[in-house]
Amino acid sequence: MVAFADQVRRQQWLGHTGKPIQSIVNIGIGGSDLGPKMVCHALQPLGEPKLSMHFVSNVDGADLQQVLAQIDPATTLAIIVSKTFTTLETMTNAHSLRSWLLSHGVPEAKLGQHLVGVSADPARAIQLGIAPECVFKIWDWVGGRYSLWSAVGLSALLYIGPTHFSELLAGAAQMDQHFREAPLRRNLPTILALLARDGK
Ligand SMILES: O=P(O)(O)OC[C@H]1O[C@@H](O)[C@@H](O)[C@@H](O)[C@@H]1O
Repeated sequence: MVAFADQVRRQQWLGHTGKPIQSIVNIGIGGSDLGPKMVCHALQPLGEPKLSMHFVSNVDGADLQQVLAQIDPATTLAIIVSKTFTTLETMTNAHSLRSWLLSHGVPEAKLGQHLVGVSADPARAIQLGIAPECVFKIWDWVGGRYSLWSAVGLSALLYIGPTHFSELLAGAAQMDQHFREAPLRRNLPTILALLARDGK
């Protein structure tokens, strides 16, 4: 995953006309959308300025159309993110985006340069035309709401780069440890949960 991200970030991963990737479109919903979207938004100052990031989750076609109007198929990389690869909203948007690429000049044989997948079920991703080596696997035991820390974080990795992404993972591991060990009075996730409860 890091080798792939490095290639894209160094402008060595080329689209079908030989141009480097400039736009990343993350297609997913729930945990396969919100985590990476939040990281890309929050860590924008660390983001790669040559990449524009887009997130499409809504099955209402207006969501996808707004993004398609801003990007060039020749320089677009779509990441279809779905643990199950059966989620209706994501599959609908994935098929629409695939059709858009094909109808805007991307030859079917070169679709693999513009489409990658993240899933616990790679066979389903391959059926969509994603090259087997471009399907990044999520472990089966990762729950959707925590999946940012798995391959679902690919768009965040592309945007902030491997060094910052490793720091993000290390910070999360540190917080896991803090949650297990810190006394409740100083336990940050516990305090946050209590504040949220009080806020209701
Ligand atoms: O990643 P997929 O399988 O498309 O699921 C997307 C989302 O679906 C929702 O119903 C929940 O289960 C979320 O936890 C999950 O992130």
